Amino acid sequence: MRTAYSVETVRTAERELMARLPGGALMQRAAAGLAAACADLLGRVYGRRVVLLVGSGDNGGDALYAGARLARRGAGVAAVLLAPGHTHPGGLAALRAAGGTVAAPGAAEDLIDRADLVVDGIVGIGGSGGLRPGATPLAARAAGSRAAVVAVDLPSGVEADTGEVRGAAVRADLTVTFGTHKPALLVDPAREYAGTVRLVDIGLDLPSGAALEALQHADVAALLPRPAAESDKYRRGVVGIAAGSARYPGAAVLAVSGALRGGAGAVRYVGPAGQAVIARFPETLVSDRGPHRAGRVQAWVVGPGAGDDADTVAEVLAEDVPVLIDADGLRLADPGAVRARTAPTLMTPHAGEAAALLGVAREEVEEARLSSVRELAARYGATVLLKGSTTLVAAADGGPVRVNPTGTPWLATAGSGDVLSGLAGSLLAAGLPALDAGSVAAYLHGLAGRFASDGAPAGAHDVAEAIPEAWRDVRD
Ligand SMILES: NC(=O)C1=CN([C@@H]2O[C@H](COP(=O)(O)OP(=O)(O)OC[C@H]3O[C@@H](n4cnc5c(N)ncnc54)[C@H](O)[C@@H]3O)[C@@H](O)[C@H]2O)[C@@H](O)CC1
Ligand SMILES: [K+]
Repeated sequence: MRTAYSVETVRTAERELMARLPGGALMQRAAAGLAAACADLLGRVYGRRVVLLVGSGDNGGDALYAGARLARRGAGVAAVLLAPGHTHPGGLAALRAAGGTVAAPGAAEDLIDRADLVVDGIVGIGGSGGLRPGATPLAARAAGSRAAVVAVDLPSGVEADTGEVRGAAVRADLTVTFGTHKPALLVDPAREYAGTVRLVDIGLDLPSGAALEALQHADVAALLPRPAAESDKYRRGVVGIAAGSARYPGAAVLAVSGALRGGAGAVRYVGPAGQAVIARFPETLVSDRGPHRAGRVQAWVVGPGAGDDADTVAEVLAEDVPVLIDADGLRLADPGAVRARTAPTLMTPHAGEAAALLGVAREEVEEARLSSVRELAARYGATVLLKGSTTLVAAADGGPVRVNPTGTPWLATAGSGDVLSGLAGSLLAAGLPALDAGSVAAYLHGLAGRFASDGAPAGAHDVAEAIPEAWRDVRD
């Protein structure tokens, strides 16, 4: 499991560790890891040109000490001091002692243009707001130059705890982060500024309460439902799909296609698209008698392509089994009825649907994905999966938010969400708790999207067909 911790938790862990170590030891560990990463990126250090962008705090100190290490290996290192007079004194002395220089006022742009590497030590976890006006043109110059850009701890200008970007920020090719990931390195939009992320262990002891968790193959493998020898279809779980309409029969077919590959023993379809569903998937149990009288299910999916069928949504919400609400269902569901449920509820909005539920503009959700998903989960007393390039899953009672690392932009295709809702519903029916069902589904779905597209456009049905391959890839 990959985890990310809040700045407050990192600060506490750093204080505890620093109290046990000689002064400056932590910064030396950070600088050593940073210098090693820079050297790897450069290939050869001797004779390379390195520019350090140095802010007023310890983030700049890391850059200066790492610059000193590179200078000792023969790089030409120049520091651009953004807050002269507030520069880390030990770091500056170390750089000078190693043969590094301080850039003359006005020389920064030229140095950046000729550099092989620019190290962003402007601001780290002590930062807030976007880049200050003095730093903005330098960051832009670095982005436009041929130099590789390495961010120290975080790309300067992003909000460490939220992943928000409230102004100009550095765009890095590589971010070297210390002790633990910070939320901004895993959540969009900040994640896109970080480039590749390399974690340097500095010996921090972190508590169990991470802000974010990202499942990896082994975590997902441990959560996948496995039929036991004595399983029959009912013990493996039956998932009910109440989706599709005369206008949108495809949504029903796609939700069923995801559900059939999600581990439930059977898929029951209820709605007006039974003919289309059975034609494509003859193994589906089709009923036109409404959710209450459809027969036993262990979890429901309601909403994909539902049009304006509010009655079916209300009927499903009244069932005392886990319910996944997606697409039209999110609009049609009575918030009071959702909050009143005692069985688990999983809501799966994209940013636009989440914005409508929160009563804000779509951009506000896209800019503040982490706080939006937490807010929705708290408001509805439900687990909420916010779809996007980094899909987030938050439980109603707080706790770590799951962030999905497998997404691909190719998944932004019509019907892809219907496949995801069927898959997650199937995992709910197989007995996974809502947070696990949502995050495992997002993981498999992302992987399936990668396999299906393999660098080329793919349709939602291709994604569904690639789910077994994703499942095998995770399990093996
Ligand atoms: N605390 C520790 O034990 C360690 C800290 N390390 C480094 O220290 C960093 C944190 O250092 P600091 O607490 O000194 O904080 P920073 O260096 O992140 O920021 C320092 C100062 O920058 C100013 N600032 C805030 N927002 C800004 C912005 N948007 N643009 C420009 N300036 C801004 C503020 O005055 C702030 O106090 C970490 O990110 C990491 O790089 C590492 O050396 C590892 C050990
Ligand atoms: K930085």
